[in-house]
Amino acid sequence: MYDIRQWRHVFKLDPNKEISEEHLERICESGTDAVIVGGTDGVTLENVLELLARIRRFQVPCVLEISNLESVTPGFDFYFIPMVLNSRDKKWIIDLHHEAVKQFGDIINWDEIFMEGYCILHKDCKAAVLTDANTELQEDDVIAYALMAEHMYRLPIFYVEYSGSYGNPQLVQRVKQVLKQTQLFYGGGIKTEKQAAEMAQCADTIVVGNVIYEDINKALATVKAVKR
Ligand SMILES: CC(C)=CCC/C(C)=C/CC/C(C)=C/CC/C(C)=C/CC/C(C)=C/CC/C(C)=C/CC/C(C)=C/COP(=O)(O)OP(=O)(O)O
Ligand SMILES: O=P(O)(O)OC[C@@H](O)CO
Ligand SMILES: [Mg+2]
Repeated sequence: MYDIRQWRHVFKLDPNKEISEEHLERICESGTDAVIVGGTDGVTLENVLELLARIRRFQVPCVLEISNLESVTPGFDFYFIPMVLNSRDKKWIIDLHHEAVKQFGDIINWDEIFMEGYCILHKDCKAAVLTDANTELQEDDVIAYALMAEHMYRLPIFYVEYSGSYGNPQLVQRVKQVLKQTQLFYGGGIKTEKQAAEMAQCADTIVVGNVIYEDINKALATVKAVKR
């Protein structure tokens, strides 16, 4: 399914983590809508290429979520480009993007690119620390970022990120209520069917990451919870 607006469930695979052939096959054949390759640290051209080649044995759509310039790799179906709206450092909002477009501008297929407006809310997650995100936000701050994403920047995706910790479904629901065009992704701490079903009721698309490496059966159960 190559229309990202239809995606309800995606897995995020970290190129910096080991996954066996058996587990990778189960993830790719799980019925999930897509696999995103992405992580905060240790992402290299080598480990991204290797994971892409392994995922390409299956039919699932495959996205690279770009976390650094060194690991931009051809051959993905789509490229998701994070901009961290609540970063205190404009490097993570515009500067790296400017540098990347200077470097790749003439070969970018713009139809394959989707900008993600991230709002990172778990203060201890790696992405929050790296980007110096201001995670001390009230509900109205998050809603304001969502409205900016949709109406000022016209971003295709607004991503509520709690990586490593399960977030607040009421907050995600409120964000959903204000978004009309921009697709709402939720990711962070989903480990059970119940959590997957709950967040899938609030967001357009849920992202399941770390539990893949902790308990493959629990990870796979999140697909069923959403697709039921
Ligand atoms: C040659 C070729 C194929 C060209 C293609 C053209 C193309 C796509 C060019 C790129 C254009 C472009 C504008 C690129 C942007 C470059 C860039 C570096 C942008 C900055 C991205 C950014 C803000 C990164 C910060 C970190 C972040 C938000 C990462 C997202 C992933 C994330 C939150 C992971 C969760 O963390 P995790 O690692 O899982 O944490 P734990 O280990 O704690 O779980
Ligand atoms: O790894 P978890 O906590 O499942 O979060 C998923 C994703 O939002 C990370 O960017
Ligand atoms: Mg992770």
